[in-house]
Amino acid sequence: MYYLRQVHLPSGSDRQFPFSLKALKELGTMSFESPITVFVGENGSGKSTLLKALAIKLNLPAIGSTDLESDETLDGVKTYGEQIITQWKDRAFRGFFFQAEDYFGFVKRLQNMDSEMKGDIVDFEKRLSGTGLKLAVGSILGQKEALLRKYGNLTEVSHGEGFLKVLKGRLQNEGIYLIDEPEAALSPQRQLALFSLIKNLAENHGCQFIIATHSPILMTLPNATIFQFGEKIQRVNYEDTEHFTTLKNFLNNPDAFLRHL
Ligand SMILES: Nc1ncnc2c1ncn2[C@@H]1O[C@H](COP(=O)(O)OP(=O)(O)OP(=O)(O)O)[C@@H](O)[C@H]1O
Repeated sequence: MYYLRQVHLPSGSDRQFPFSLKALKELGTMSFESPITVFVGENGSGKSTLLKALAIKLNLPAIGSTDLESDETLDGVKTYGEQIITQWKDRAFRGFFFQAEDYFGFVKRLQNMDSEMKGDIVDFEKRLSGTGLKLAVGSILGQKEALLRKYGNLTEVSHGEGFLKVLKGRLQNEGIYLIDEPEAALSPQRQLALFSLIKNLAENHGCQFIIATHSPILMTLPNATIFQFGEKIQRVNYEDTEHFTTLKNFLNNPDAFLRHL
């Protein structure tokens, strides 16, 4: 089961961002024919731009310290996103947009929540006593424990370890998830762990994923529809992506590449 079936994308003057990007100039319709869609392509080809525009259109919350709506750097993308027309099979009511770099914003957000909760306890201790104090403090400690159970202590783990914990903590059944370059934080082993998490949620728990990635591992997610961004956006098999062929040729014969550098 997957939800977003098609998007009709706006067109406009190529002097204006994001229509100035070749891939997004006149895209027309993009169909999502499987629960996993992967965007691949060269740096600057427009993958993140389209992912953010979709997140804006779908009204998905961003994991991180800034919401997409209040991010002033996204004004051009917002206008574009708002003009997208969506076609759903069933409307998903949960989901998020997550970029690898937003992880630190998310940790900061948790730290701020923790400080606020500590402040609340100090405040309760000044104002309350007896059963009232016990109940109020108990409720705050319950919230702190729930966060700790869900994410662990993210200040004591590496970027990659924490990133995977946050994803595991936030992904739920029957959601739509837009994720930008998750591999940025992850070793090949952890990319495989993420691969297995996404595969399970897509195959067995009704989730839909749209992922922008440079990771040949994530491109091989089973039955993923891969769109390669370039002069235009084309559907490709993972064996035909530039990432896969370049990495494969390089690993087969590094010396041949290094001679030309
Ligand atoms: N607000 C903006 N105004 C004008 N140009 C922008 C704006 N935001 C991004 N761009 C340009 O749009 C192009 C596409 O950026 P985008 O982040 O979508 O690329 P990408 O395919 O995700 O690249 P990467 O793989 O490096 O993340 C870049 O050249 C970037 O400089």
